[in-house]
Amino acid sequence: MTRRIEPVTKAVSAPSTESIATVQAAEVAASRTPIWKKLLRDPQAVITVSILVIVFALGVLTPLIALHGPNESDLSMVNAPPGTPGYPLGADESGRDIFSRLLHSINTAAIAALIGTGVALVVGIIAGLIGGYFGRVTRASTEWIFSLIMTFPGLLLLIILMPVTGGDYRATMLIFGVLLAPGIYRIVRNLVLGVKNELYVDAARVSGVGTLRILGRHVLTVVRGPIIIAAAFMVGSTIAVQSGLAFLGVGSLEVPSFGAMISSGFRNLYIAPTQFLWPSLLLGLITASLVLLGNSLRDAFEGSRPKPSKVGAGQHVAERAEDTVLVGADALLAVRGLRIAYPTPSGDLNEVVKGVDLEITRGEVLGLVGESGSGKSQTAFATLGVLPNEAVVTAGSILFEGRELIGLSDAAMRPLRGKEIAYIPQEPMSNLDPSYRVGAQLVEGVRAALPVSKKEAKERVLALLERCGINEPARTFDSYPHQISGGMAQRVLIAGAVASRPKLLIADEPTTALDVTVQAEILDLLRDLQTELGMAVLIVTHNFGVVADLCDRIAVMQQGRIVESGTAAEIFRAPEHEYTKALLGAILDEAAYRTDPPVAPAPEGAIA
Ligand SMILES: Nc1ncnc2c1ncn2[C@@H]1O[C@H](COP(=O)(O)OP(=O)(O)OP(=O)(O)O)[C@@H](O)[C@H]1O
Repeated sequence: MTRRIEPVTKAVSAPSTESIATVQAAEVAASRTPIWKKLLRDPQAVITVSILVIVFALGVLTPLIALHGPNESDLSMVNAPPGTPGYPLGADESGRDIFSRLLHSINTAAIAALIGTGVALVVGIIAGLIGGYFGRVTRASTEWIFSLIMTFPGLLLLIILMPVTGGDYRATMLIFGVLLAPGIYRIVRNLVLGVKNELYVDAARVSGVGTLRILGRHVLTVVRGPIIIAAAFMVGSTIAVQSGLAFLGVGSLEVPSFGAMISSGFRNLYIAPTQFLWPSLLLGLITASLVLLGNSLRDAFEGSRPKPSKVGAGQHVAERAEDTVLVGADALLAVRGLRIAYPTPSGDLNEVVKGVDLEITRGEVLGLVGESGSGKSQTAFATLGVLPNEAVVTAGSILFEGRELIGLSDAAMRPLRGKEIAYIPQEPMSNLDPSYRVGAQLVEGVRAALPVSKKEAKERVLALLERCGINEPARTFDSYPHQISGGMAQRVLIAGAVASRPKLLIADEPTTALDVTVQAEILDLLRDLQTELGMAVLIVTHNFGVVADLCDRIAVMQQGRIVESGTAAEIFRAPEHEYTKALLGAILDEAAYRTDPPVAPAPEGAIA
């Protein structure tokens, strides 16, 4: 196996997680395109925004442009045709200037939209945040109130309430806003429920951040996109409803609006058809622009996300590296050009594994070393076919005994997983079901992998537990997970993993959760089992100490890439990549210890 060193892309003076996190954050930030830039690139968004800006600007400029008042009537101009001097679009049945009334109708529509959508947003967002974030009683109460509101027959209610509103369209739109609020409430509540148990929200909570700040900063940012999209559609429907009510005659006849104009034009359809045309065209233009803008906003916020896929989920892979790269004849596992990405809230893909190449021959122990977040576990999970649903394998190939794992269905992957490829997790305790005895879980695993009877499986498990250093196998077999220590739990899982004599064992940080003495015993056990069974092992770790006397070869991973690989001796003796040197430099020097005398505790009340 030849040694490979990637060019040094970044000088690392010390393996600080902070510096790496900063670089990753910068990468994520770079991959996020601001929403306004995405909208600028979308012709549909540009055209619809331009139309809406022009139309509503005309509304604002009405006092300067309009030649007549909206209700100013001149009986000599009744049904005047378009082009009549002073009446560019003609006059209606009462001799009122249609152009001027159209301009004023734009303002009526804008005010109706502001009130209706504003009320819906304020009520819906506040109630959604409260209902989603706080306890069950609060949620049940808000749920009940909004379900009740949804049972009201909207339009009918607005007509019935006309005596209450006095026909003022602003009061009507206020009520309509409340009727629209459940839609916003449900969006916000569902998003808040999804986000409130995220670890970063917990972290903010335990670090003493107030509820209002958490809601404003962590939660509201998540719901922002869907709310903006919903608001665009809501503005359109508010304008349409206000016009509809005016068409039906609900509201003051004094107020110029598209609905009232369409109604008047409708009555005059056979005498002067253009009277009907102008308000219908403008109303259609505004509502269609709002709907199309809503669609563009949805695309910009949610992006056209590629379908999440993973090994064992039949995903499409853009490049097939095995077509171009030859795999060693004795390679048990060959990972080629593997790329894994996750969708970001802005809809882009954030690549976390960026073209990884790995090869493990039969019986070989490979250490995959790198700092937290470098993509080690993602590479291991892809091999096991257990990437999270949202993960996207954008390119690459994973060949196991020459068989492509990428694209395999879950059913096709199952016989390999646990039998040919076994796994030892980082946290043994969380991988054992607390409701079942240890023995029952191991027997189930053995019988899933091998065609043996329950009795044979139990005998095999007991022998394996003993082989894995458990003193009283029968007692451990009958124990529940909480009755055994972390070290024993890891031995139990190792016993389960090797029960089927796998060809490849993937151990993801197998000793991280254990104390130092137990760590050493577990590593000894892994080494012995590897020699005995002749299986290949992929050890994923951030600790060079772990791989020191266990691995034949080492691959060093940084920010999603393998930056250096070679035999263990080569890497330890002469690391060439800056990052490898930095990681090696971080191993605790056992010869170094503090020699300065302990400092006496400061007297009480003294300020340090
Ligand atoms: N479900 C997920 N959604 C988005 N990003 C994820 C997800 N899971 C992992 N990542 C990202 O993938 C990157 C690589 O994660 P991975 O778990 O492979 O790191 P690692 O090197 O194994 O580190 P650790 O030892 O801390 O797990 C990280 O930046 C992580 O934030």
